[in-house]
Amino acid sequence: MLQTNRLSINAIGKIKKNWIREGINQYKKRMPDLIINESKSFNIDNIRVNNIIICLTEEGQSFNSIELTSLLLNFKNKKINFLIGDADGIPSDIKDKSNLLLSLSPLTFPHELARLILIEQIYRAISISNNSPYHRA
Ligand SMILES: C[S@@+](CC[C@H](N)C(=O)[O-])C[C@H]1O[C@@H](n2cnc3c(N)ncnc32)[C@H](O)[C@@H]1O
Repeated sequence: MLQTNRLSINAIGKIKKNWIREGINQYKKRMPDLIINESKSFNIDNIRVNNIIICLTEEGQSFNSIELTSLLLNFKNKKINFLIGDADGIPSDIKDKSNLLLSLSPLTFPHELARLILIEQIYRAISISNNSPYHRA
């Protein structure tokens, strides 16, 4: 089973649009243990030890939601950190050190919208791993 306390979203920049913040809060309420870190830059060394780093970029690999759930489950008991960049994207040295580059679509989204889509997909992955009806609705 995929546990939310093993997952974190690490983002550069704050959410300024209220409608996006409301959407994110809806999913955060359903996953209170999910950690969301906002900072001005990434310090990968703080989160890398024994942890999985997944960098969100439109140039990454794409998966359907069931494939993404299996991939996350395959990381077993490790902590999984999703990284979302700002307008300049994620620095290439961090992408080089990551375990996976993940694309949500070949389209480019603003970072705030990427965060909302990611948190929904995390909730979907948790629901798929719990066999709860959310994914089938
Ligand atoms: C406006 S985008 C930056 C685009 C920039 N050209 C780049 O090279 O990443 C801001 C952030 O949102 C995330 N993002 C935007 N679209 C995405 C997508 N289709 N798949 C995955 N992440 C995406 C990425 O983390 C990106 O760093």
